[in-house]
Amino acid sequence: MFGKLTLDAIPLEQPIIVWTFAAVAILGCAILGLVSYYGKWKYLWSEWITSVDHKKIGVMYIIFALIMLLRGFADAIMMRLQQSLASAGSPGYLPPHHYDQIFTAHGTIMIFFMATPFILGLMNFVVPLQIGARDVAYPFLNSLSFWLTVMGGTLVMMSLFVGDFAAVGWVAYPPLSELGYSPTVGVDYYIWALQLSGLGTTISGINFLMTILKMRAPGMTLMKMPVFTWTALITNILIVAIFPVLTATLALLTADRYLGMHFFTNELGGNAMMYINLIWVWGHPEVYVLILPAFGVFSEVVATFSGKPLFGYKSMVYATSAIGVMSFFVWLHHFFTMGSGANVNAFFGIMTTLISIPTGVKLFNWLFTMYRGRVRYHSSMLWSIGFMATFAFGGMTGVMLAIPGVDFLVHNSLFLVAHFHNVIIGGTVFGVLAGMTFWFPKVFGFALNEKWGKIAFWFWFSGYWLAWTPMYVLGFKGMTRRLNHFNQPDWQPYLTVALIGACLIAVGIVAILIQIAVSIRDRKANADVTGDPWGGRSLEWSLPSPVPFYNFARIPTITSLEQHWDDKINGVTAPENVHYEDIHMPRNTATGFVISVFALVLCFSLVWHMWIPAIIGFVGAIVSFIVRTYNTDVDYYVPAEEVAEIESRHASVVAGGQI
Ligand code: HEA
Ligand code: HEM
Ligand SMILES: [Cu+2]
Repeated sequence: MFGKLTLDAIPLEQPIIVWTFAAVAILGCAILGLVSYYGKWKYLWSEWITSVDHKKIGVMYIIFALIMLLRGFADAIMMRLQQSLASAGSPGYLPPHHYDQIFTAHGTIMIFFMATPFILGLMNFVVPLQIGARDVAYPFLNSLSFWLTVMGGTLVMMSLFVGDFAAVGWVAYPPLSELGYSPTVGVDYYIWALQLSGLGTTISGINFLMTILKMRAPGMTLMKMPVFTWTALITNILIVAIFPVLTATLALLTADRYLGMHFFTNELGGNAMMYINLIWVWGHPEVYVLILPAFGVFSEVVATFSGKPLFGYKSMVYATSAIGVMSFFVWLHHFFTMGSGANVNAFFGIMTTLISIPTGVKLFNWLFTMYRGRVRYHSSMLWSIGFMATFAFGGMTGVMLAIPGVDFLVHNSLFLVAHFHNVIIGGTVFGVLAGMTFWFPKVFGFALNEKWGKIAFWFWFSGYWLAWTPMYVLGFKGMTRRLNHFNQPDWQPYLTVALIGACLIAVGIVAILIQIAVSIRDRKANADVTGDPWGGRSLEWSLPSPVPFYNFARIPTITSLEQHWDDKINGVTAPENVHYEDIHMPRNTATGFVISVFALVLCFSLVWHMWIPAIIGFVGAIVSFIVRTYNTDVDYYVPAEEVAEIESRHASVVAGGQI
């Protein structure tokens, strides 16, 4: 019944984990207690957990991503501390096996459970509003995607307290990830957590592809779509193309580990290089999944806060598409050193460097948008300008790595680690934080506190440079990645500076939490009454803040690229005595949540080889799905009178200038 699971799986001998468990348990009990005390269970269940509203799902994705950022960052600071202690013969405070799990968990969590969900959350909230839709194409699947992702994250969190996590790096190369070298359940946790979230992301990709292609308001041709939606479109094409590859690759690794197959071992005709090719066929485009929507956010923010239309809309669209296409032809730059030969390396090296052209086009477009604009230094604009400076640097170091000869010297060194943190923190993280600040009033009806926003930015920005510039130097000095301890005293000062930088980032993270708390406290003073607090240009700013649950009382007809802006300039106002019609809406359902819980049971059981619970989880998930297909009560109509009432209430609020 319990397979490999015994009481020994709980790492009681490791005080750090026991203390963490105690802290998580206390925090968990406190949250559960508070929800019960305020009698909010029903509200949570019916308004959030079972919700199929894309806006609420977007908010939940972002809350989940912020929580996982805390976990991922806790891992990061532990690594920074270890490396700054463990030199000149000192072993530091983390044993190697524990340290290996930490960098694997950090990379996995940050990519799969922080950055990707944050991006998906923003797309969820913004895309339907920008294209004039009432929801996504498949609202129920949207809820399923979200909960599958959460369950994947839950599985990683469970591995902290029951068993161990993978100690093989975030891309789990064989033969190290094969049973022979990783006999514990760590890699199995990794596999099943990624399968859950990968499935969620694939479904979400299909959903958004369909939404953008099929649900745009009348008149909104592809070339009239806002740039954020364009980046979302290309991103979702990438997702649909690559995530099945990840699923298949992990399935093959599973076959090796569970069924004794030899896909990736040297015995019986297997080949580890096949895994490495496959994982990067997924992995390289994945980094563009993380950056393209951030580019979309910057485009919206820079245009809005420069008070000008985006410079070079068309070139922005072509550049995004070009990056999307090119991202499929560069994966081999992750293993130039693994013997492909000079010609193959040259091809992939050249393809990689070519990506800097469309990226450069984008960067100059943002600069030209700001040029002679009336730039307002709102905190979302600070994140954007900080991004331009930081990302240009990180992109350039990427181009250095793209030259095979150079890569032979710095591959798998801290130079590489500095490159990708440079583009991921300076690009993706700054991007999602800019997006969160920008669209926050649209979500909640009040703006985020500016003072704390600016404090957060400056700590993140300076912390970033302090934490990662020394890494470039260390890379050149020959320090490799994933080192638990070392005997090279002259590396020590750099690592101390890096630790200070990470501490500044910690302050930046705390500042964001304070910013959210202060803004909630001052929500009346910061209320956004008009629905258009920044002088926005795209369709979502024509709606009230917070957006009514049906989004658009009447679906707009689009005649120009910046319809909302043009309407404002031309003095077009909402007609009086509009005729509303009943609105067709999807009904909330618990099925997405229930299926995901069964899927979690299934995957946890598979990790521990507990076959009976695994069968229960599997059958439960399938049966829930089948039951759902028999449910015909999946939608309802909002009566026209109710719509009229909600809209007139909003109109009087705008006229009165208060809530
Ligand atoms: C958000 C994520 C992200 C982004 C956007 C990028 C962008 C780029 N990356 Fe990076 N990369 C990663 C995340 C990312 N990368 C990760 C996670 C890894 C490591 C994984 C691991 O091993 O664990 C990695 C590893 C990695 C390698 C492998 C190195 C090795 O293993 O040894 C290489 C090699 O070519 C590379 C290159 C590039 C290039 C050329 C770009 C380009 O897209 C950058 C283009 C941008 C610019 C160049 C700046 C702006 C342009 C201008 C101002 C115009 C003028 C410039 C020129 C003409 C040069 N990256
Ligand atoms: C916020 C501050 C961050 C700090 C201080 C930090 C720190 C670190 C450190 C110390 C390592 C190990 C380096 C080594 O191999 O020696 C690492 C690895 C890594 N980080 Fe971060 N990180 C941060 C944010 C992020 C973010 C936001 C992401 C992605 C979205 C990310 C993704 C990764 C990945 C993929 C690895 C590689 C893991 C591996 O080697 O398998 N990090 N980070
Ligand atoms: Cu790459």
